[in-house]
Amino acid sequence: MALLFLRPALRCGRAHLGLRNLRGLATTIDPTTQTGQERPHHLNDQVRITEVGPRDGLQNEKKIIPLATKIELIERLAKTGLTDIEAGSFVAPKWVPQMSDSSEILERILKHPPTRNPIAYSFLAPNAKGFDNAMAILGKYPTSYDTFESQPPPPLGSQPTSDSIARNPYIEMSVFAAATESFTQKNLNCDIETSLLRFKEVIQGAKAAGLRVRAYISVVLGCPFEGQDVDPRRVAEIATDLLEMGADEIDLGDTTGMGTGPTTRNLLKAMHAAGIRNEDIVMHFHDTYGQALVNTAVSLEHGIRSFDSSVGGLGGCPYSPGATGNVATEDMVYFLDSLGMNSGVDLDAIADIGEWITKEIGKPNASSVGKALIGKKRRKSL
Ligand SMILES: CC(C)(COP(=O)([O-])OP(=O)([O-])OC[C@H]1O[C@@H](n2cnc3c(N)ncnc32)[C@H](O)[C@@H]1OP(=O)([O-])[O-])[C@@H](O)C(=O)NCCC(=O)NCCSC(=O)C[C@@](C)(O)CC(=O)[O-]
Repeated sequence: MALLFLRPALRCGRAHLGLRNLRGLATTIDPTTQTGQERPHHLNDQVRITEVGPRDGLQNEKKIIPLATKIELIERLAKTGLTDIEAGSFVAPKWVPQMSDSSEILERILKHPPTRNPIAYSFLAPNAKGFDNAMAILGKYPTSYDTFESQPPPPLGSQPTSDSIARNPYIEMSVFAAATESFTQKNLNCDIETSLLRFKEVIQGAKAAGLRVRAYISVVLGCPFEGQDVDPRRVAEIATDLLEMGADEIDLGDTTGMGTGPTTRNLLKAMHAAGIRNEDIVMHFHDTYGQALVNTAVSLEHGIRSFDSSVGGLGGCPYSPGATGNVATEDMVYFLDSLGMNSGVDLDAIADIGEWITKEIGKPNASSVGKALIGKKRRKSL
């Protein structure tokens, strides 16, 4: 049972960033006062986007995607201004064959960092075996979150040394719990309690290796097996357990896309009531019912500033029948831009990548914004 109020750092928290409501945000882009390009950004207008396309976006594809395509996807994404990319998953290949080349992907990133900008690449690990497989590669390279933080790369424009390049990427591990027993059984072949014991091992190992850890909780706003009424207090309990184990952030997954504005708000209230800070929360929306941006707006209003999305709207979970893709990165960036918020991501570049990767794997581009931008480009070139 989680000890909800035993984490003083959570209870007191850092000084809360002043929240602005969405109407306030919209006024920052009033066309009569500012041009779109010159919007001033305030500290709490900064939003972190984690691009999950290379992992969540591809894991469900039945046809094995060539390693070279996955690497090209990551390398292209790394040049768009993104700071966080989920790159692979150290899970059992018999369960998710598409992710079986994650060791090669990790090694490629460490050996040939796609860019000199500091980027965090995260990898899922469900148990000690997955973590050991990741460490077998990581151990060969002198790079860690701590090393990176204490010795940041040289300023852009200066000549890179082999040393600075080797330290550039930093790697994070992700564990992935779920809010219902049925989903946990399907996804991890065990109950919630056992899954948390396994995650504790991964989290402790990762922290000892100086790695940051993200902890997902799936089906927080609806379960494909138990329905829409997932208890937000149970989610907050699991989140607290994971934070107490040492996880750096909690990623709340609306795996089925069943979440709505009101249920998203209730969940965030329950997290707040349990003493969990907004700074420690990431929201991960799927767009199955078309509510992902509505839920993003509600989360922004609540003060959340970290979101996952997937280029081209790729995605779906192997254990959530019927779930469609993550909210598209193109749609997320466009939406944030419209509110005068800054993700630092180049929308045109992301739209090009969405068009390329969806063609490459033979899927329709699921991003409305992506399709609109590509259409506009085509019309201009006629
Ligand atoms: C957890 C297990 C492994 C349990 O699976 P299991 O079959 O119960 O495991 P086991 O311990 O009995 O081992 C069976 C075999 O798997 C091997 N094995 C065991 N572990 C590993 C490993 N890590 N890497 C490689 N191999 C492994 C192990 O060595 C053994 O090999 P064998 O002796 O038969 O040759 C399995 O259920 C699994 O891999 N599940 C992962 C499922 C998954 O990846 N789901 C998608 C990610 S979650 C998600 O997408 C949601 C999210 C995060 O995006 C957020 C959201 O939207 O909600």
